[in-house]
Amino acid sequence: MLDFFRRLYRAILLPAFGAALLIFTWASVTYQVRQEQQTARYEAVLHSQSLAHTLAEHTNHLLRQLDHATQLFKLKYEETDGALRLPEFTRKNGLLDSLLPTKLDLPMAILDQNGRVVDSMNGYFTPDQKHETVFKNHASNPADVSLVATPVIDSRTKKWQIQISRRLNHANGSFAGVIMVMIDPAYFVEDYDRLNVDTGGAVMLISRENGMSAARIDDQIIISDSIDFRVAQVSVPQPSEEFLLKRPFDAIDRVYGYAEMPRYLLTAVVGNPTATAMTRFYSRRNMYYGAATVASALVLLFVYLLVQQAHRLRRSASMVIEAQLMLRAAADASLDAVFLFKACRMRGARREILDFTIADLNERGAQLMGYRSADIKDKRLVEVMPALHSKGFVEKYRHVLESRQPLEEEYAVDFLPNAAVHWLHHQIVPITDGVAVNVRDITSRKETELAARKNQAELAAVNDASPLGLLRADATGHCTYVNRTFETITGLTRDEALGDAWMRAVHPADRAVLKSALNHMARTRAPFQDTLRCVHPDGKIIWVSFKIAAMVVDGNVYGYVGTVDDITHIRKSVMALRESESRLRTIADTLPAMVAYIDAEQVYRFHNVAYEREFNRTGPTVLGRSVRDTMGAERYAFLEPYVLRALQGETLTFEEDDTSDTIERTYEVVYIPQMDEDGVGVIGFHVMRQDVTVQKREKQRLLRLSQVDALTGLTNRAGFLQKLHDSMANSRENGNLMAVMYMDIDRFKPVNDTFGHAVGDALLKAFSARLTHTMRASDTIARLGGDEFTIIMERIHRIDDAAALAAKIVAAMQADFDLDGTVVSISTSIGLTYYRDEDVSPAELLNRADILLYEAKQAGRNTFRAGQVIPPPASNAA
Ligand SMILES: Nc1nc2c(ncn2[C@@H]2O[C@H](COP(=O)(O)OP(=O)(O)OP(=O)(O)O)[C@@H](O)[C@H]2O)c(=O)[nH]1
Repeated sequence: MLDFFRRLYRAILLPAFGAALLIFTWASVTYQVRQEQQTARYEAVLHSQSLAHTLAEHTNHLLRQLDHATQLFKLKYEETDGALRLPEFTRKNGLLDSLLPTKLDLPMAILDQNGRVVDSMNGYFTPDQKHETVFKNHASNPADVSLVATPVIDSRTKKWQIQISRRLNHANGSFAGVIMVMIDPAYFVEDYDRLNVDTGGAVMLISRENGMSAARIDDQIIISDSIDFRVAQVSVPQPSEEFLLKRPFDAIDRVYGYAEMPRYLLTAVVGNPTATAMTRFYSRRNMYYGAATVASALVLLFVYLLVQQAHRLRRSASMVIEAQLMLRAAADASLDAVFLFKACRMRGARREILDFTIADLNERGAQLMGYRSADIKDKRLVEVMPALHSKGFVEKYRHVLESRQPLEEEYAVDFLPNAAVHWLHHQIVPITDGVAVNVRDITSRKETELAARKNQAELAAVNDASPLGLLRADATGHCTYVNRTFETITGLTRDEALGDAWMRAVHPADRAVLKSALNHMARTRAPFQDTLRCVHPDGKIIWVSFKIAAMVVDGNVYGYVGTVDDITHIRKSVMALRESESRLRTIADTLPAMVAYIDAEQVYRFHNVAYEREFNRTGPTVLGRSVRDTMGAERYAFLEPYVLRALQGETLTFEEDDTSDTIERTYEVVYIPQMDEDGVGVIGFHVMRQDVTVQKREKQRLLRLSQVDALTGLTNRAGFLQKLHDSMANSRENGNLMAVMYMDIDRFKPVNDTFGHAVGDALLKAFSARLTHTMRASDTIARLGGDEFTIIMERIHRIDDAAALAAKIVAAMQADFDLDGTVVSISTSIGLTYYRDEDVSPAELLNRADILLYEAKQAGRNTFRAGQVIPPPASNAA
């Protein structure tokens, strides 16, 4: 409510002041105008009165002259004893001319003592006037006085006439008659010009008796038998009287003045047109009103400007308040601590600054100091945080305030209550008798910067430690950075390399390569890699591999990064390697064997011509293809286990049969793994593949030879032992029962001794043949040596089958042998042993059979002895 009235007061104060000023101005002007109007009217009335007096004097004069004329007539009349007549009296240069101008042609008449008109001129008179009051008065009154009659309207001329009459006497003094002179009052008012009346002015004579009037307005004569008027008393500025017509003649308003003529009962009235009479006043009034209008306009303008100004001021004030509130809000919402410090000065002339008072602060600022803002507002810094004094901050505030130069700096702190804050940034700005301080916690940023600097230093160290030369260039190709390795490789110092000079390091013949690389980069923005030569200042040629990539942001290249690698040694090594490779390839190509190298991905990386020939035979090119693709699914299924073993690091040799041709061929394949540099991982394997078909056949032949007894054609001891080993393994694997017989020819020595060694040999052959016929084809018959034979019987279904066969052999050998005419009779002894899933070696098993043979020999020969059969395991039995 109070605010409403305050606003209302502010809103209407200036307009009210302006209105009051206007009212006062206009009231003053109106009052002044009114005063001047009254004065002007008064003066106009006086002027009219003056003219009226002039008119009255003129009229009085004429009427007196008329009176004198009647007196003169009376005198001459009575001197002539009544003989004087009017023509004589009014003749030119006569008596009347001496008094009145002849031109008046005044109506005149002479009445005798009976009231009859005896002479008249210039007008009509009633012939008998003895009953007229005037006549009676003269007849009855001998006094020589003139009588002025009340104006009357001449019935004939319709003119207003003033009649002056005088008694005529005889010589004896008796009544002789009356001289009468009539005058038209219009004559008085006709003398209009003499009055100096304004145009439109009115000159009037009014009869006080009957209200008749004669008036002249300009050239117009107005006769009225009645006129209604009144006299107003005017008291301002001085007492006066104004003549006012109740019914004006015309529309012209006039200021009238009047003068009474009591003797003739007439009133002279002169009226000047108000417009003329008040001209000066009107002019002054217009001037006043004009001035007032101008003043009003000025006042209005002034008030308007003041209102505007006030509005602007209020708005400015409002904006200032709003700005203050916003600043306050901004300060409160600020992430920074904001303080306003006011100076505390020493009393005295010097007014030295001793301390600062916290005039204002936001909550963040209070938190920074470890308080709430309300607790420390208006307190001095020395009370709140003495460290600001001891650490020199107050001195800085003082300096900023006195120098009026803002100060901005970053600094480390260790005195704040919040120990986590290590770094602050403050900005000190001078204000009126104080400073505004904005403080920001930049600990995080500083730590980030420190980390960034560390990273930068680390990066610089990494760059310098990099085996690669590094170069950075801007978008125009100007070099902005090179590392130490770049200096080493190119032979240029960093200062020499910056800008465009780094191009000097490139061999002149290879600069085109570099330019084409840069053009390629600019066009495609794809990384570019190539090799070129650098020339050291001493002329040494360095081969480098360089790679350039564009730094692209938002589709625009803002620079390039390049790496330079000294590949001089590598190049030499590569050249040497290539030479070595070439030699190796030549050697490999001259080898009949197929040589290849397969990597860990099972892809062919190398093969010799023989390999090529082998696979060209089947069509596809090998290099770069996988083993599976090259070999086909079927062959790969066979090879895969070997390939995987080789990739596990195993060196292995195996045979591969190739049945794709009409002739079955056998290849010996050797896989030799290639270990990586650390000797742990396998990065591939070498393949040596050679056709061993011929060798295998020969080998088989030799093998066969090595396992056959030359005399009997039976399997020899080596073959027997191999077979026994394989059979035992097969028995163990399948759970089959097998038997081994060990037999010896009884008393063979005497045969040799009796018939010779040749017969002995023949017996051995015949014994073998009989034995072979006795046994199954699946049984293996061997001659261990001398007269000792063994038989391996596999997959025996019944135990008795082996014993029965042993008996059969014993029986079969009892028959004589006819050896080309030499009949020999022998017998044989047999040791029979069984085997099934035992942990027994072949030699041991054979030893068992030998023991049983020995038992058979001991039993008298020509018989056999069988061992025990070990029952099958419980699980198997079941
Ligand atoms: N003709 C011939 N005799 C051989 C051959 N190898 C070994 N002998 C002889 O065969 C004889 C084997 O005799 P033994 O088995 O020891 O004796 P044995 O006379 O058969 O007596 P028992 O076996 O006890 O009945 C020896 O006299 C050898 O010299 C050979 O290849 N040919």
